[in-house]
Amino acid sequence: MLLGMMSDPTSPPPSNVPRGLLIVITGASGVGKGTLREKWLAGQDVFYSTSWTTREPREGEMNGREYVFVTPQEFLDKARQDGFLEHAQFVGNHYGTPIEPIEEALARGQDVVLEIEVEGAMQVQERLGDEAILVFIMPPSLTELRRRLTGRATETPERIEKRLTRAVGEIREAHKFRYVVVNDDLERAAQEMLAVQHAERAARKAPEQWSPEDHAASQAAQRVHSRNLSSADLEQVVNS
Ligand SMILES: Nc1ncnc2c1ncn2[C@@H]1O[C@H](COP(=O)(O)OP(=O)(O)OP(=O)(O)O)[C@@H](O)[C@H]1O
Ligand SMILES: Nc1nc2c(ncn2[C@@H]2O[C@H](COP(=O)(O)O)[C@@H](O)[C@H]2O)c(=O)[nH]1
Repeated sequence: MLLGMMSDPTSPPPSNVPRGLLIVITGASGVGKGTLREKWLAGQDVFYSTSWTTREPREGEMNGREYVFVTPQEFLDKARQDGFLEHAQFVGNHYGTPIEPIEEALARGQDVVLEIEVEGAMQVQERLGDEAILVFIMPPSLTELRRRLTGRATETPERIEKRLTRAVGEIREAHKFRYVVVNDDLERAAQEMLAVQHAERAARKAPEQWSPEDHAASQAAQRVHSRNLSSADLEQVVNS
């Protein structure tokens, strides 16, 4: 059970299905979290959490698909009712992860993926501890991050600057998350995400039951463990 408050005496007893993994990808706006997620999860039956937000829909975005678009009042009402696993403000808008669908998916054995900004990811980490697998997605440089945000052409120049200012602080927090994947080469980054997912599933088994693939994934995941990152590495990204 994710959270004690979700228990319901009328619900059926828990089955023997092993719980899904809860994987949270976080990182600066424009680093490519969404693009990477689509490549990494292609063909997988994973539950992707649709967030609530108070920001205006962009052209082509559909209510209930990219986000549930709500008014500030609706958002605050849900927050007051403890309806979010986490929620945060980001450059003038609220964003939050509804809790119920996540608990349901994990209980039926489905892996769950959240794609959220850094403050919310830290809330998930504090609330769930080791149950949450946190992956920070790192840009190759701040210059490349600016290029991606500008190239996506969804924000005004002023909003791009605000997102970049926030990105500097976010990148400096990268060492607090379990894994750090650099999204320079999309294909390689997607392979690293698959290795993390495979390794975390293997970690639930006794080592003597590991297959050669489990060992290989575990070694690949160790290479992107955050302990391999120095503060000099982080400064290099924000200054480049
Ligand atoms: N490895 C990559 N190399 C080059 N461009 C990339 C790479 N990954 C993503 N991009 C591009 O960067 C831009 C931003 O990507 P994306 O929208 O996926 O970022 P995001 O982190 O999900 O942003 P937000 O947090 O604002 O939702 C897109 O135009 C995308 O095509
Ligand atoms: N803390 C949360 N952050 C979220 C959530 N859903 C999305 N996000 C992140 O917000 C920023 C801005 O998103 P955009 O769609 O306006 O570009 C980005 O980093 C998203 O990943 C959430 O539920 N909680």
